[in-house]
Amino acid sequence: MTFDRSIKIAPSILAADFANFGAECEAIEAQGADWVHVDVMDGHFVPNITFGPAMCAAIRPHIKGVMDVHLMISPVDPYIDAFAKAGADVITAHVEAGPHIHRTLQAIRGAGVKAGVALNPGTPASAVADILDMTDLICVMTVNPGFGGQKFIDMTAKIRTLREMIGDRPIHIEIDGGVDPKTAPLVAQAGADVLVAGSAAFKGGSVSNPAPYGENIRAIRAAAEGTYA
Ligand SMILES: O=C(CO)[C@H](O)[C@H](O)COP(=O)(O)O
Ligand SMILES: [Fe+2]
Repeated sequence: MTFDRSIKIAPSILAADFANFGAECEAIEAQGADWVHVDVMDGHFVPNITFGPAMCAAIRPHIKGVMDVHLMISPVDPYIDAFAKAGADVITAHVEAGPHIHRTLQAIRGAGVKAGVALNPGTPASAVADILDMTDLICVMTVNPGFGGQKFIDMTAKIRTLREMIGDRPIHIEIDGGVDPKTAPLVAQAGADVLVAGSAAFKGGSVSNPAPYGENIRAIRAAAEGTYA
């Protein structure tokens, strides 16, 4: 995985057909997805349950590019090796998920995986000030985590603060929740480079009719790139 700050669209398979994940990953990549975002929820850290490392391992052969695993689980540390072995390229843990985010990021990097840290809407940018050198990606949640299809919460001030804090470090800023062609320019202009999109990416398509996936991804990318600073 090489670092660059170009806009990357990361469709979340939370909005895909749960009976058809392998084919959905192939279809969304063929339609222009840069990364595939995988939302892992435990029914404890967030009020919803999705899937675990076995599912990630099963879809890995169906993803050519980056498998971006967003862990909405607590605790995190006992499961890092399992998600690394499942083939994750990025593992993101929430700063709110436990008292030892520094140890968690060390363990993720120690497993040979890029280390991401996610911030809920109520958590300030300052929460990552002392772990920037341990971090490859900061995920700014623009919804309260747990469900797809929620309304975008404006976090542009936080994104700008993070961009300034990051300086020239090779750290991605990822935005997760309610990203669509209307909200994408706001977050891109503020300094985000990875845009997760669930409902807005998968809207109107299916594995047997994947063309809408391509139209959706192109619309989000064009909106973001139009104003990307
Ligand atoms: O982490 C998430 C929710 O907790 C999802 O990645 C996110 O909500 C994407 O879905 P949508 O684009 O439909 O909001
Ligand atoms: Fe997510």
